[in-house]
Amino acid sequence: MNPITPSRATAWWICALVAAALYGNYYVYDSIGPVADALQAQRGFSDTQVGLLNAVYSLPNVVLILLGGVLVDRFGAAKVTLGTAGICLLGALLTALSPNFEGMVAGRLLFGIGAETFGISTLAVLAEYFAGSNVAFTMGLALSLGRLGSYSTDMSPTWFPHAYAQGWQPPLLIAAAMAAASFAAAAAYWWIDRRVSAAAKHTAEKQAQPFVWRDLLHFGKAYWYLLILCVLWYSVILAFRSTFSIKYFQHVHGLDLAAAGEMNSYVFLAAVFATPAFGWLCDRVGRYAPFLAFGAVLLPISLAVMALSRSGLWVSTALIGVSFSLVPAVMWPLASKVVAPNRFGTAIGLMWVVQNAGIGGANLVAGWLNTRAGASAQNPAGYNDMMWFFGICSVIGAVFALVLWATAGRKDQELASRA
Ligand SMILES: C[C@H](NC(=O)[C@@H](N)CCCCN)C(=O)O
Repeated sequence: MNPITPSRATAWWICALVAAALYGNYYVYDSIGPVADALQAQRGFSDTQVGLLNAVYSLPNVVLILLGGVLVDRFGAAKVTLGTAGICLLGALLTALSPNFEGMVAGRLLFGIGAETFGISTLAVLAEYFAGSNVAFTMGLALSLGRLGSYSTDMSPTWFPHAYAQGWQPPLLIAAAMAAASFAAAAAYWWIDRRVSAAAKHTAEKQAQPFVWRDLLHFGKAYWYLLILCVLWYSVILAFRSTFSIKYFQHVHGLDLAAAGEMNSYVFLAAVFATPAFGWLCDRVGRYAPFLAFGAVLLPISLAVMALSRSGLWVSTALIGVSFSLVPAVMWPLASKVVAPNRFGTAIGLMWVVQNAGIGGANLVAGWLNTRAGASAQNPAGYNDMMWFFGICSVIGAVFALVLWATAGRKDQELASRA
């Protein structure tokens, strides 16, 4: 990844195309949840089988995503974005058209292999085109379209009732159509990027970079603090919000399923608007680490409010909403500032290897703690151990965010890196 300087209009076109590609990609990522019930009723899938359709997304990436990051540095973001968008499309088609469970698993596996590397390459595109300014704003914008994709999947039963009335397959064909749109946006970006590279005679600079194994772990301290925060923060937020929060709201706070789901979805909806706004703010003031630390500290506070107060669900949801918008809006632009441009892909790949393992591990630990304590509507106190576990992880993550701020994110350091 090398910073490049096309016209502003071209750079904004690239940003729009990358954001559109992410919308389709995140739509497909979340597309199993709304058809889970239909898959069980119509195809006889068990809970474990449905769970596996999502688990196979993460499992290979505990190893493969590092290779993906290296590929981005070696071959450039444009080729990798196009190639992985193609793999995601094949995966989405295989999932929707497979006559049997094994075929669907293969489809989700293929999608997972493509999607995480696609995520890295889209961040690399924006770091490349907006290195001088607006990097946090454009990454925030692209992520906000991604969150809108996730929100759209949750709303798809309301938006496409006829498709859902016909069974499990039409909704997955809609997801495949989203993957096709994502591929088309990636292809348009690749085509523009080729013209930009040719015009700017950057071809030689963007040719394959040799990969040196011994450089793999050679990053500064700031990068490692960021990696630890990434693992702990995403493990808590994704394991809690995507797996256990709805059940927790029902059993501990007495909400019904619809109200619990709605409460959960506000966090994603808030992120659609707040993520680019926070990114814009960071770019304007030229400060990143203090915002990151603030967002990271809000997570344990919101968990404490949620666990300790029976009536504070709105307050804790709002605090998590701010954290969920602020931390990603700052983390990825900051990563692009603390590592060399030609090692950005490898750096994010390494972060996501540990992140994928952390998210998987946090899901297992939280599930085990709930089972061990017999957590249920009749025994809401059984969720206490899980909340302690998430609370401790989020406090450690916040401590590393504060250490990052204190050691590498002071005003003079950040303003110097801006110049
Ligand atoms: C940019 C960041 N993405 C990740 O951390 C991915 N490893 C996992 C994304 C899963 C949903 N597609 C984010 O989305 O904040």
